[in-house]
Order: sequence, then C-alpha cells, then structure tokens
Amino acid sequence: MNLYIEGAKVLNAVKQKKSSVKTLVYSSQYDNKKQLLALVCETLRYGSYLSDIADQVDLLKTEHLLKYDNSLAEVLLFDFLIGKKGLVRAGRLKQTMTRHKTDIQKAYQKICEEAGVTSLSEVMDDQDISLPRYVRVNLIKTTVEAVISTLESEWEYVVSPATNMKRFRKTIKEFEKHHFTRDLHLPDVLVFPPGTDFHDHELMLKGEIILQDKASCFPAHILNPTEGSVVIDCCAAPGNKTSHVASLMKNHGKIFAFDKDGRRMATLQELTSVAGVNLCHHQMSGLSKIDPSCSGSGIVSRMNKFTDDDDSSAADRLESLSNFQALILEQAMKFPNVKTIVYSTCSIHSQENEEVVENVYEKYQDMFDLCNIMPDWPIRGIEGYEHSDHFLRMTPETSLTNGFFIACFKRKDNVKSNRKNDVDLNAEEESNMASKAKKSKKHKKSKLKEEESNVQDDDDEIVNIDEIDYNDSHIGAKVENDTDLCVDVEGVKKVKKHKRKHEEDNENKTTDNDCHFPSKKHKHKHKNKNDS
Ligand SMILES: C[S@@+](CC[C@H](N)C(=O)[O-])C[C@H]1O[C@@H](n2cnc3c(N)ncnc32)[C@H](O)[C@@H]1O
Repeated sequence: MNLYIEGAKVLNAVKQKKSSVKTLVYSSQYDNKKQLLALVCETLRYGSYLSDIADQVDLLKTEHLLKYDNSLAEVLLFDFLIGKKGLVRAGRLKQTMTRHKTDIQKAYQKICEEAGVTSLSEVMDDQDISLPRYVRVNLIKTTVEAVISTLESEWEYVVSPATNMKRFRKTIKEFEKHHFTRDLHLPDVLVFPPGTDFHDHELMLKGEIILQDKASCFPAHILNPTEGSVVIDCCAAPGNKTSHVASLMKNHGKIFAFDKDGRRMATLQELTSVAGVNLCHHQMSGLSKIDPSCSGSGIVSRMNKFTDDDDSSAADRLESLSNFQALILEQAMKFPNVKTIVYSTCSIHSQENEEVVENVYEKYQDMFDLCNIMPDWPIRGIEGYEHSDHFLRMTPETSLTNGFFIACFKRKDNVKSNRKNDVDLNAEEESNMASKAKKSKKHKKSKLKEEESNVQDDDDEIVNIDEIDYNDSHIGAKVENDTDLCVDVEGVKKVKKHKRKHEEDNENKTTDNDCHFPSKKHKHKHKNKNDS
C-alpha cells in the first residue's frame, strides 16, 4: 500500500468533510498510522502553498499519474520539498515529481521570496503558538525563593513590572533565552521562554520543581486547601494536580486520589513519590464503563486544528463525555460534607464545560453556590450561558496557556442535603471509599498489577506526533471536605475539630463566594471564538 495514495484519499475525504483526520487515518488500511497522520496533518498545514505550487507547475494537467488529484499532488509536494526524508517508497510517483524538479523548486523559491522567508517552515513557525515553559515549585520540598536563587546561577531573573495580563504577556514575549520570572497570578509558578528544557535538571530530579502548564495549576489554587484539609481528587492520574494540592497543603491532611486506569495510577504513585507527597491514598475507582477522556481540545499542539474531530461521530463522543463529566460532578455533590468542588477541563467545547456545570448546578442550586472565581480574570465562560461570568476560561492567545475551563462550587452555609437518598447513599459511598482506600493501601502492589493487566488501554487509539497526547485532558473534580468531617482510612468518622488559627484567618480573607484571588472592580467579557 502506498503512503501517498492513502494520504491523498484521507486528504480528499477531509476536504469533503466526510470525517475527521483521526477517524479516517484509523480506518485506513495503511499500517503506519503515525506516518500517515503526520503526512496528512503537515500537508494540511502547508496546504495553500502546496496547492499554489502544483498550479504553477501545471502538475495535474501534465501528469496522468496524478489523475487530476490535487490532494495527491499536495502530499507528494510536501515530502518532495519539505518532509525530512523526502519521498519515501514512492516508485513511479517519485519519477513523476523528479521530472518537474526544477519547476517545482522555482515555484517554491518564488513563494518564499513573496513571503520574505528562506523556507516555508519559517512562515509556519510564526503561525505556531508556542507557550512559555511553566515551572511549579513543590512547596513540600523547597520554597520559591530558594528555587529562584538556585536558578539564578543559570538564568537571569526578570522582575516584571506587569500588573495585568496584557502587560505580562508582553514581558514574556520579550523574554530572552536566559530570562525567567514569577507568574503574575500564581505565586508558586515560574515562567521561562518556550522550549526551556528542564527534564534532566537537578531540581526536577529532586522533585523540587514540576513541569506543569500554568492553566492546570489553577484548580489547586482555586480549591485553596488549608493544611489539614481532606481532598478527594476524582480523576487524579497522572497526578500533577494531586501533587499540587499536596504542595499547597504542605503535606498535611489527606488526599484520596481516584483513577480507573492502573497504568496511569502507577505514574501517579511515582510522581507523587518523587514529589515527597505522603498524605495520599490511591484508589482505583468504579464507573469504569464510562468513556474516560475529555476531548483535550484545549491542548496546544501544532496539529490540533487538523486532528480535532468536528464530525458527527465526534459530536456523539462529546455527548458521552459530557454525560460522564456531569455524572462525576453530581457524584461529588452528593458527598454530604463536601464543602468546595472545583471542576476543570482542558477542553474548549462548551458541551464539556458551561453545559455540564449549568445542568448540574440547576439540580443542586439549593445546596451549592457557584463561586465568582477571580473576578478580575478577563476571560470568562462563553456568553449566552446564565452563569458565564462565574467561569474561568484560558486560551493560548490570551493567557499563554493551554485552553482550559474552571468552575467552582461552594456549599451553602448549613445546607447538608435536602435529599434523603443522597445522604444515605453518600454515607455508604464515603464508607466504601474509605475502606477501599485502606484495602488499596494494603494490597497496593498486587492490585496495581492485576488492574494493569485487566485495564483497557485508553491510549490504544492514540497516535502521538511529537509526543503529544491529543486525548490527554482534565476531567478533574476536586472535592475539599468539610473540616468537621474527617474521612479516615478506618472508615467514616465524624470528628469535631477546633478550627485552627490559620483556617480562621483564611476564612476572614475570603468573602462570600469569591475565592481567594484579589477582586477588581472592572469585569471584561470575552467571547471565546474557539468554541464550537
Ligand atoms: C486528564 S486525566 C486527569 C489529569 C490529572 N487530574 C492530573 O492533573 O494529572 C483524566 C483521568 O480521568 C480518569 N478517569 C476516566 N474515567 C474515570 C472514572 N470513571 N473513574 C475514575 N477516573 C476516571 C482517566 O483514567 C484519566 O487518568
């Protein structure tokens, strides 16, 4: 089977909007899906230029082998001109292209000259959004000041004068390669130029810093757990947010980390262990029949716009994802002593965000309030939803992060539940959860092994390009338990605690439903154009 013929078939079907690139590539008979996906995506990226070159050279009219197939000409031109290895195993198609080599190169040069570049990849690089490298300081092991001081031997710390996001963006855009600064919004996050490589850095290896996109650092801050809190991380693996919550709790309190995927859970255990987290109980959860992934449509990838599903099967998928997300959010609301719930996704789709939150809120508004988180954050939920103003959105263009969505609920004062069944059910659930956690601790290793062999590999259908996992996403509902309730591994115990001074201080700082970020008078609205 020929790569280019298959590539052209997929490309034609995509152009006719028959299905998404991913679906078409997976249903192709061509063995090397990764290679096929890369070829189609790259050809789409350079599409208009390649089509221009084919026109200028008159390839379609002069070469019967191309059968008036513009897509075939484009995939061939891509590998002929731009692809790293040139045309591979193209047989007679290669001879066809080679016959026109001089004309093709002339046309390519002309286009480059017109664009003022020496190669078309320069044009593409300008169009790609590269996000800064965000580094989260692990407060369990060190302090932000200590990390800055260590890093100053290699990088230059820049004190940003920015007081708003626009200026902060400017500071970062003007960064030189060796610059870094503190994040404007999150006190434990440092910002470096895109592509800064920390993977082998000693601070990384010691677990003192963690590479985590800024957007995904917001949920833990919005949850704002005090030391000693009890937190349930519902979809926890691979554990970045779990370890962040532990860091904010200074390793004091309890975290129940749930995930249904044994392999990812093993990663969570490794990650939290390197980070020195020792308050975490890991648990495989039930609900395993529901499609686990969110669309991950907010994750910045050069290929995203070409691989994003926008066909009807994707609509079905979005629907089942949002059903799952609503289910898990409702589940969190049913815990009778849960005080704060943070819901986040790295999807840009309103079906997984505003719709999920508003539908669940409608059912539970007698018990929970929607918090007005970070009132001064300029990008709110999609307009047209009743509570858009209460939601946070992030986009690569505005916040220089992956696309992200966050909502936060707080239990109304003195309202436990007006639904008898919920309370009964929850006492049982909490008890189950606690005893499962105990069991899990005892049999952690054997259970993991067993689950790993049983678990369906969610990533089976994922093809990575440049190591990007398109399906990675955050269906994270985090639950901070009422401080009056201690969910212990022995079982559910109600323990009246004296509120500690720092908790009272914290309460005094927090007004109504506003979370702990400083509020500003002016609110701006932004309609997210990316939403579909
Ligand atoms: C995007 S990931 C979570 C990322 C994680 N919060 C972090 O910050 O590292 C979503 C997780 O949900 C898990 N998941 C999916 N369905 C689940 C279910 N029914 N119960 C528990 N976890 C589930 C998946 O296995 C996956 O690890």
